[in-house]
Amino acid sequence: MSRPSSLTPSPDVEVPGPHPSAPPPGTELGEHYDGCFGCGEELENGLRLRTRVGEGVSVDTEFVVGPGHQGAPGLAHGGLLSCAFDEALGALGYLLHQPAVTARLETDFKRPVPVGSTLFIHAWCTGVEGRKIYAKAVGRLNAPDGPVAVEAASLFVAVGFEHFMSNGRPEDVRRAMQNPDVVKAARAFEVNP
Ligand SMILES: CCCCCCCCCCCCCC(=O)SCCNC(=O)CCNC(=O)[C@H](O)C(C)(C)COP(=O)(O)OP(=O)(O)OC[C@H]1O[C@@H](n2cnc3c(N)ncnc32)[C@H](O)[C@@H]1OP(=O)(O)O
Repeated sequence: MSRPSSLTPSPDVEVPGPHPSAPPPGTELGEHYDGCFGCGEELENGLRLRTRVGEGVSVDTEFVVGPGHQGAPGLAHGGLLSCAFDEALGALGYLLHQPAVTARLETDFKRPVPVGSTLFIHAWCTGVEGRKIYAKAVGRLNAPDGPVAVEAASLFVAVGFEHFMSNGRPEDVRRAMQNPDVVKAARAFEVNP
């Protein structure tokens, strides 16, 4: 399927490698913020997604679909599936050492995702042009090589620390940065160099 041009980098753009400080393949990335709906470990109603570093600028994220994630009876809600992809695609910014936020996210739902299944999401960077980070992702049912259920393409835009300070709640940003686990897991995220 052809993509709208805003989700596709120029043909001659180079696909970057991971930043030298990025964690090696196989590393499990911790939560980037305990209040994050996608990855916050203690958030009661969050997705609590776990993400591992893959080869190059890629990650693998597992979404265990539970009863709290339903749209239709017994089936995952499309918005929550999009959220899981947003989280996985967002993790690529950490491998590039570049805080970034979602500007566009397109999801193609190919097949229903039942409650009780695990969606294996593989996301990878397809190019970086200035502040624009392009990426794609595929989600497979119940195994890394299972049938494709969801595909996504995204454009993230790199932002500085001030994006969070001026648009979010500074006290929450400061609190997040005081958590040694957030800093340790840092996910290659240098917001305060
Ligand atoms: C601090 C500790 C906390 C931890 C933080 C963890 C962070 C991770 C969180 C992870 C959670 C998961 C992730 C989440 O959920 S992130 C949450 C959801 N996303 C947002 O809230 C983002 C809201 N949007 C914005 O803030 C601004 O619009 C941004 C920053 C994105 C751009 O506004 P800015 O004024 O800065 O830049 P610009 O307008 O000059 O655009 C720059 C370039 O980009 C192109 N462009 C822009 N938009 C679009 C578009 N829609 N389609 C196509 N293209 C678009 C634009 O044409 C231009 O291209 P070019 O002219 O250069 O060629």
